[in-house]
Amino acid sequence: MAQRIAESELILNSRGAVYHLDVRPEELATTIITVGDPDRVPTVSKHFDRIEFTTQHREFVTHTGYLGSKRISVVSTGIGTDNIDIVLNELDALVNIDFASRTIKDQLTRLQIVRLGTSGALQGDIPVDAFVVSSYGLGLDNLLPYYLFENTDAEKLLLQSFRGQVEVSNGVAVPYIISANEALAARFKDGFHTGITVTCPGFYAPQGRALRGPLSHPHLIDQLTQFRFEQHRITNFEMETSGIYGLGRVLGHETLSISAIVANRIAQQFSNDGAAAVELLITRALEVLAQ
Ligand SMILES: O=P(O)(O)O[C@H]1O[C@H](CO)[C@@H](O)[C@H]1O
Ligand SMILES: O=c1cc[nH]c(=O)[nH]1
Repeated sequence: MAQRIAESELILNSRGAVYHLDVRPEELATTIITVGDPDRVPTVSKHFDRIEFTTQHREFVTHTGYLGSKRISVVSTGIGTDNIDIVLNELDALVNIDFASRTIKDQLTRLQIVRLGTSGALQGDIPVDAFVVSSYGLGLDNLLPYYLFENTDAEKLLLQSFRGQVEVSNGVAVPYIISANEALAARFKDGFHTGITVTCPGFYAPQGRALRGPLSHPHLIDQLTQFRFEQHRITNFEMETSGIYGLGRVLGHETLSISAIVANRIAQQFSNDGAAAVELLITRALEVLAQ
């Protein structure tokens, strides 16, 4: 008999919704857009032809609706891969665990999860307001090492090369790498840069920003910018992609992360209108996803 998942492990609230997201299975679409900023959820769903469900619990806002005949949910994750751990596990539970019997379903559902976020560019030729599709998520954040997962041979070679070229002290991070879903990435080519995205466990020192706190890794940005392996280079960094790709691998979902570049760390520029860049990214991404 299938193993029952205890009340302490899969937590459901009084309306039978999953603990943090406050969403019930029938309220979620299988195509999901994740955004970091809760205020970005209506910026996406305003393009829907019909919105059938909205909710908010903490930083997790969910809107589900239709774009033409395509049912889409947009979910805010907040910042960081600790939140991605919550969101990806709860999205997966919503489709792959039977809430009544608290058992894993025999037939698993593969979600399509696309992050539309913001990011800092690490190459001089990727200007602010450009869009980057993450070919790989390279995690310096330590979420995925808590899970059992398998790397492809290509990922192992990339990671080995990264370890040789970028110094991350022992005890600071255990770098890991997971690729995007290739079929999903192939749909976003025209007008999009592509490259490895590094996911950091913070916005300041973990992304080489020194305001008042001194940096333990002052060469991080240079080393990330200069990294090369075969045709690969690191294009940008942000705070969620590796967790999304990693848990997508662990749980069997198709994942893709696309960023609007709001900062260029080489040119030391910040976008004059990041909101407009994000708005344009949303419009372009919805055009593709609606097809
Ligand atoms: O704009 P979002 O999607 O939140 O993404 C980026 O912006 C936040 C930092 O400002 C981090 O979450 C980072 O990943
Ligand atoms: O530089 C940036 C810009 C957006 N988000 C990040 O995480 N870093």
